[in-house]
Amino acid sequence: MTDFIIVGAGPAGCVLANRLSEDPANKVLLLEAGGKDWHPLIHMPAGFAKMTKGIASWGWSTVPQKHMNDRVFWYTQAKVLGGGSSINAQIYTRGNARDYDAWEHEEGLAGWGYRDVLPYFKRAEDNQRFSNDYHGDAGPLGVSNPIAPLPICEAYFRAAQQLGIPFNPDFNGASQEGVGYYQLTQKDARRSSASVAYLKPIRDRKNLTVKTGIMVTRVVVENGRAVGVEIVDKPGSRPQILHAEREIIVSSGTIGSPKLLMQSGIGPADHLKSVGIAPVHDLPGVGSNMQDHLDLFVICECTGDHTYDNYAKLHRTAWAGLQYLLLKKGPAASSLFETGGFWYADPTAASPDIQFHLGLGSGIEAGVEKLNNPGVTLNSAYLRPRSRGTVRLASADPAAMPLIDPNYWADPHDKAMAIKGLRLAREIMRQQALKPYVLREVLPGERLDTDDELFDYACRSAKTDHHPVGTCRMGHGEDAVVTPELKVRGIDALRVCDASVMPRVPSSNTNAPTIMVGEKGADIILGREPLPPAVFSGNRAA
Ligand SMILES: Cc1cc2nc3c(=O)[nH]c(=O)nc-3n(C[C@H](O)[C@H](O)[C@H](O)COP(=O)(O)OP(=O)(O)OC[C@H]3O[C@@H](n4cnc5c(N)ncnc54)[C@H](O)[C@@H]3O)c2cc1C
Repeated sequence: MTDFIIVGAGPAGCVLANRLSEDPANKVLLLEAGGKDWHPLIHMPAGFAKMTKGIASWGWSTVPQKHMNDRVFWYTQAKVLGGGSSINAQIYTRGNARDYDAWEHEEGLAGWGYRDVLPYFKRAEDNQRFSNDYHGDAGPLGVSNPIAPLPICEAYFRAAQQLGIPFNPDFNGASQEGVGYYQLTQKDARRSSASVAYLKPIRDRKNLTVKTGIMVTRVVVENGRAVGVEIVDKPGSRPQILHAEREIIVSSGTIGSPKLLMQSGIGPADHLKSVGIAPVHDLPGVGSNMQDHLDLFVICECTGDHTYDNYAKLHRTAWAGLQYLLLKKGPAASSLFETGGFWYADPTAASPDIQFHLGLGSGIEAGVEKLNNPGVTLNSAYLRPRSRGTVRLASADPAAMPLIDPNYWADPHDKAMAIKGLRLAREIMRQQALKPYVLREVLPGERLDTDDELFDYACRSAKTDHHPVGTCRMGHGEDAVVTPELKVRGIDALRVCDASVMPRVPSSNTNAPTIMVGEKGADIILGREPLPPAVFSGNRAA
């Protein structure tokens, strides 16, 4: 009999599958709706450029965004072994220490403060450069510096410094602010997804079964206890029930987890009835509190061949492929967004509230107008949005696309800060240090300058940064979905463990924070003592 069923093999699901099956006495079943991560573009860093266009994803989009001229946003979410960690841009950031201290002190989540979670970030990490108070080098997850940066990246650093933004060699160290190279979830020039890092090395464990192509359609609850899951292995085939002796753990992501709970009758009762689902447990917070980062961008035409755009030409693609296969170097070893930084839209903010991603091409993700020369992109995202959105069901049919509403810019503060961030990105690109590389601004374009013009531009072109969190919020009170121990409130033997439990989005990308949640969640589920809180060398008694 299976002890634990984990639904969803994203970063959190993979970590849990590994950690829970470390003890051979625990029988673990990991179920993933998507396929295996066989596609070569998943493993080659530059393959990311193709990922947001549909490989290994659900093909979802948002509902019209009513505070952004009713625009419908394409909303890539992974459907593959490794989840988002198999298709993301591989940027390894954790956010600011203050983010987790706010979880602890403002959300009341004892045990989730920075000093409590740092040991779990370190336990996950196999850092190829750092081994210190902030970084581990003995974990499963490969974390490395970029292999193929270009001279324009260094010019970007100097440009930022000309504006007073310092260089920072490690955004995950003592200080987050400044510009620099990101570290990446890569090892030996290959993506270190959660599947590669956490599942591949243990594929011979007899007590772990990993099944792909299995869509879980419902958690089965009997007398207030989760006893199993209903699955469909082929569209149209008859559902089967799989039972678990100890627990069901939902790790289906910020969209997938509330969707599955609601399909199971766990969620806001009125909404469930409105789509024809009989409520099993009225839990109003399920699917609420959705937060996401929104990217606005500046695209410039370069003075010459300074980025990777020309590698879209067939003969250069072939050469890049060869270089990668033979030498593990060159453009194909670049994840294209390897440079960036953190700074302030609100100069009085306690920690950076804007994140930059420098893209070594024009419209790597979106497909922008053809330029004569290669282009370069600087994204900026406001990091602590006040707007809150929802995930709801469109119908009782598990195959139906959910209603995803990030509700971008419902709070005008987010819009004001985002436009300030866009102006800052634009300023960086205009600095002297970038003049040898940058010919002209293409987007938004010099002629657009008022806040209204930039708002219209943003409504036309902004995109998700792919960082949704919060829809199964961990916390206290009526609206919380899970307790600080990740237990679904009101149902026994059921937990949620993934990005959806984060009460507030960290001020960064969200893969490393999700892996941390998986690592800490595993100890909680197994009833182990938490790792001792971090003590920094400087604070240690002599
Ligand atoms: C295109 C893209 C780029 C990104 N770039 C970065 C980046 O560079 N750096 C970074 O830190 N973060 C990045 N992120 C965000 C990061 O990858 C996510 O925060 C992270 O993957 C969230 O992990 P998760 O475990 O919560 O869920 P997910 O990664 O969404 O995984 C959930 C898994 O559950 C499966 N599932 C869902 N429902 C069911 C069901 N009913 N039955 C069975 N299986 C189910 C899904 O198929 C999926 O594989 C990016 C995300 C995307 C999509």
